[in-house]
Amino acid sequence: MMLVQSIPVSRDVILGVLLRLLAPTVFLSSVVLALLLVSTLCKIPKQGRLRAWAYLFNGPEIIREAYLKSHGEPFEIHAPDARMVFVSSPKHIKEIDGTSDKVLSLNGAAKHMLQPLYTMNGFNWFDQRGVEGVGFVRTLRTLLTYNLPQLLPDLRVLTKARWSQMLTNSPIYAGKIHAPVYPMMMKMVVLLNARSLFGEDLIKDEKFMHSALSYVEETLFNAEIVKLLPKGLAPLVGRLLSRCLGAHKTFFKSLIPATEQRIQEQNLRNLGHPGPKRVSVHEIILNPWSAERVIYELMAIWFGSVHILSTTIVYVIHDLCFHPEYVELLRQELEISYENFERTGQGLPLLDSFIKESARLTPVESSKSKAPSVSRILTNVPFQMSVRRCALQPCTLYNGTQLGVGDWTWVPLAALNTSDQYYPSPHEFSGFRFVDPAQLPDGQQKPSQERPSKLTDVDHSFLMWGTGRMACPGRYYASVFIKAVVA
Ligand code: HEM
Repeated sequence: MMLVQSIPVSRDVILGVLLRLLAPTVFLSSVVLALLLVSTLCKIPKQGRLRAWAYLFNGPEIIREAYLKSHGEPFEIHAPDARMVFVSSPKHIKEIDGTSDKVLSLNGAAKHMLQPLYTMNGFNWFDQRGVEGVGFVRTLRTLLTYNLPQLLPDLRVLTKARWSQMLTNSPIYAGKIHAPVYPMMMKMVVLLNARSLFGEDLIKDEKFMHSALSYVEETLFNAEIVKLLPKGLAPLVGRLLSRCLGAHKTFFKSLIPATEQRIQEQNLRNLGHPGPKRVSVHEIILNPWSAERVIYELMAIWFGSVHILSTTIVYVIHDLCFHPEYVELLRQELEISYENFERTGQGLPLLDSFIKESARLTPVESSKSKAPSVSRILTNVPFQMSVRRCALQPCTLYNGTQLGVGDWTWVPLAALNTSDQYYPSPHEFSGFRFVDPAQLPDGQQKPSQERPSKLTDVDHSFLMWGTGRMACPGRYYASVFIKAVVA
């Protein structure tokens, strides 16, 4: 039985703490607002400036309204720092997917969001995809998916141990454990994702694990500031921030010995000498790069996966709390089928559908993320959308909409996910909406969707994973990962 200790705290102490927390937040918000103002003056035409600032405070609603008025045609919205063209019809989404990466680039968009030159130990990746190969796509989509059954037992053991440790350390009020779900889930995802990406030896290294989490937080912070700066100022501030926020350097350096060791082991194996058998992305991504290149790739995958996985899982847990009527049915499915899921990496159709419904109604790309990022909170820029591409060259969509260099294309994810064109009763949470009727438990209503579908399916009505050629190659891993943690 845990006891709750009450510590007497004076008003001055509380005020002091509040001030210490408020001061940097107010300072940071002012800096970001000032940068946004400069950015608006430089980039947005005079007549659109007021509306661009309205977007700061009411972005999701502005996108939804414009989507409803658009009748499937592309529409544009100005944010304070960018012009965005939204496409929503299958025909236009296909057009974006089919446009050359030299013109509309996902890499260019990711580079803008991450600012790797200042956040990834000086890595200056190419705007255009595939210049140095797309080996990581095969690594994640095929090899990692194939190896999932070997990872899953470890993920189960680690989840159970870390979860009970975190609950034991949480306070109890009125007989109930009070546990802050987001920070707990972040810690959990960092541990499990590090196990999958870097292997079982590195997760025991505390310094490494600490830098792995700090790297994600500091990158968000640094990149958000740098990307708002005028071109002339960005390198100066970027380098300064890069020096002050040094987790990326520690993270990079800690990965060097382990990567070199793995490359050596692989060379020996190629010569016919048996070596230790490990399973992680770190092993399977080695070919054909140098140690340095492998680490950059791992850093990008790590950054791209930690936050999105933890946020998605937190929303699933919220939905389990909001809709407790599903808990017993999901528990029954887990009791009967978890072993098979762990052996094959497949199955659990009820949980699959529940997660998909949760992601449909609270898509991460459209949610008010709790990540420490001031301009995210201020601008909503990465919210409400998917399939982001940055125009590297001017281009004209086939309906005549023009894009200039630096403009963005997006898909209005949240608006599509709640469109009655694709979803009957679109705003209603229906946990088993996507289940094949043959797999529904007795007494359950027939699902409202006409066709059953899986969480990992990519479709123009469900763009959680993006679209076409560049649809998320980590989605099979992500889906299994989320199921393992929620289970
Ligand atoms: C809930 C979790 C996740 C979501 C919602 C998600 C979503 C996305 C989206 C929307 C894209 C862009 C596709 C496009 O624009 O057409 C993408 C790309 C990508 N994702 Fe994920 N992702 C998730 C988890 C992961 C994980 C766990 C990994 C790796 C382990 C990963 C690796 C990647 C990579 C490497 C790309 C770039 C693909 C390319 O350049 O071809 N993602 N993801």
